[in-house]
Amino acid sequence: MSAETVILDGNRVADAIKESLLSRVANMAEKGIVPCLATVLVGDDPASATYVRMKGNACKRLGIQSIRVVLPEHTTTEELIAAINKLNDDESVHGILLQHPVPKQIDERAAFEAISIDKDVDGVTTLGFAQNAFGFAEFPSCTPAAIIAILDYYQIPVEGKHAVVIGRSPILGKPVSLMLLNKNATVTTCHSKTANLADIVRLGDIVVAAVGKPQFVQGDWLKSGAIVLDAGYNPGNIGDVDYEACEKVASAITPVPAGVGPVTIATLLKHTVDAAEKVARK
Ligand SMILES: Nc1nc2c(c(=O)[nH]1)N[C@@H](CN(C=O)c1ccc(C(=O)N[C@@H](CCC(=O)O)C(=O)O)cc1)CN2
Repeated sequence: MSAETVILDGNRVADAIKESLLSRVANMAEKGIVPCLATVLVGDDPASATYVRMKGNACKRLGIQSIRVVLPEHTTTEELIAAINKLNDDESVHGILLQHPVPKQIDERAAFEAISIDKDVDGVTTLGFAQNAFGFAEFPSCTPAAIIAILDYYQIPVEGKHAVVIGRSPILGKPVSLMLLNKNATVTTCHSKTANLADIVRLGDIVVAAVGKPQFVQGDWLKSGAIVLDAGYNPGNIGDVDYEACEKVASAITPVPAGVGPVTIATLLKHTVDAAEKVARK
């Protein structure tokens, strides 16, 4: 590790976010309101089951209620939408999270669209995405918002910087590209058809890896001193970045685990509390 490389500690950022929620949850409890997150898990993917369990446990530690809806692998789109509609109609539920990915037979987009905008704490609906694009989303997607929270926490300047985002998924690469653009970065979004990927990544002052391929980003793809944010969550807790090689070149880098992941969960809790407070104000 070069002496100057800052390890961007996601647990520290997550703890700060969760700490800020304690008094807000307590204030609502005095009024008899308990923020409530409903997670919906479809199928048998063990990693997804782990992430949903982690979200439920994080809620519990903060005094947020969580409802876990688990549907079988063979669930149809219609059955999933019916389950989501039930949660939309349940006044005790403030936020709904449909765990991605869902089994192949399901139209994931249609299921995401079924989530009521007031409860879309994961920023997955078209309206939520569009609000994020214009820079006024109440609930931007949690992993992109976590990446921005890490940059903010460590006071890393974004304005005027060249941010290279590798990946264009609807809940990660695209929204984080827009969020960086809204912070006045010059943004290049790369994807599977991008030519000369390494040359483009080398232009990045900030590099966001959101590609879903373990240890994909190589150290010699980076400009010296680049800020590297690894949003990968591959099996075995392996990120999208070759960490050992990249930390030698980067000026700051998120590890996996303990980087973007814990901040994603803290952000989800924050959005759930925001949604509950909004209902309480009505
Ligand atoms: N609807 C959504 N689905 C998915 C999202 C999402 O934001 N919304 N993101 C990913 C996975 N994910 C949350 O669901 C997620 C992955 C990893 C972590 C995390 O904290 N990982 C830990 C290590 C895990 C462990 O100890 O086993 C870490 O990085 O320190 C949080 C959230 C896919 N689906």
